[in-house]
Amino acid sequence: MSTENYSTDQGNQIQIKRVAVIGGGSWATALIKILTENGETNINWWLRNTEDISHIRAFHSNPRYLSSVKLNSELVHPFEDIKEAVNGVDAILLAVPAAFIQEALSPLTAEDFKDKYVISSIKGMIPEMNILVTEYIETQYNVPHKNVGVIGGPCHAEEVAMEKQAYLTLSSSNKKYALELARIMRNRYINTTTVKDLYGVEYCAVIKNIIAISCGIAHGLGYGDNFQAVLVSNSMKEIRKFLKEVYKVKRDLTASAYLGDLLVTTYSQFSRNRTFGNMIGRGYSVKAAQLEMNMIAEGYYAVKAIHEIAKQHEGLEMPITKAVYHILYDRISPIVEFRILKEQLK
Ligand SMILES: NC(=O)C1=CN([C@@H]2O[C@H](COP(=O)(O)OP(=O)(O)OC[C@H]3O[C@@H](n4cnc5c(N)ncnc54)[C@H](OP(=O)(O)O)[C@@H]3O)[C@@H](O)[C@H]2O)C=CC1
Ligand SMILES: O=C(CO)COP(=O)(O)O
Repeated sequence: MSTENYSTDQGNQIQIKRVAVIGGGSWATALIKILTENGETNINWWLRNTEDISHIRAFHSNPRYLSSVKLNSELVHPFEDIKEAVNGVDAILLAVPAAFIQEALSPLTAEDFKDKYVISSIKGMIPEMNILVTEYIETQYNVPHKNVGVIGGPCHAEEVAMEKQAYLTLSSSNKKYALELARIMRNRYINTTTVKDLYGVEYCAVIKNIIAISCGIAHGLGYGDNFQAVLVSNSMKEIRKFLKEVYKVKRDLTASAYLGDLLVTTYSQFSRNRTFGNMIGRGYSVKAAQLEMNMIAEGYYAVKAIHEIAKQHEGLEMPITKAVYHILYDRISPIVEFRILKEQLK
């Protein structure tokens, strides 16, 4: 299987006109802004917080996440009931952190997903099961692989709110579906591209969050930019080894969906994973860092899953992932772990 981009000359018969967005956080809000810029895509928006729903109905903005974003009231319809929200839509877009997606979707059955497309914008793993979100959707809700897609690429919600130029990568094994997603998400400030490597894009997005935590820890411990550059270069090798072992297809890891996403998350002031790591490096406990952050750092959950998957593959060494795991789950001092890690970097 190769992962070169789909060409745009394919006849495009799939039409996504109504999307159910599941999740009420910053990425859900940013994606709704992107999807409604074309003035055509209708959104059924499910959020769990009923006070937020009332606020959105009255003031057309999300009170707790990206509150500066003005929502198009003609296209955006908030729902309290998730079953009603997915009723009659063409596609279901998932934007709840992976640790909570099973609970969020629990009222739904395979029937609710029948004949619908699914898009995951989640950059995390299903805890305990240690599987990707799209694998979970395929097996739990009988959604055919060809009906599943992911949104990848370096793109922080905060910069979408400011309409700063960004690039998204839409990935699906179904080229017509990927192209339709790319079409409905493209606008004045969002450029879109497509690749076939669905699971590869998803795995890479998961691992880069772990790397961003390691960069935050390094910064919190007082390491400088020279060290971080080496940490990030070494992390590319770690990602390459993991993907070669777990999901081997031809791919260009220097593309935006892989290297670009790694770079933005390890360097951006907006990265939740880096911010979380920085607090850990400065001596916060995991609980204290999570409480202080108003948002979720997916890498905290992902590191356990990736570390456990790596252990099942003989010879698959992932020193950065291992160090972050030891710090977050075994409570080994970051100073000690980084002393060991720095000897393993080249
Ligand atoms: N933010 C970004 O720039 C980007 C984020 N992503 C990915 O998008 C996904 C969502 O992240 P993001 O929106 O940023 O996260 P946030 O931390 O901004 O928001 C999390 C949202 O999930 C909701 N939530 C928490 N627990 C549950 C639950 N049990 N059931 C239903 N909803 C729940 C929260 O609700 P409440 O507020 O009521 O607690 C909140 O609305 C993550 O996988 C992230 O990696 C991907 C690319 C960019
Ligand atoms: O994936 C992201 C940007 O592409 C968001 O990363 P953070 O969750 O670390 O903010």
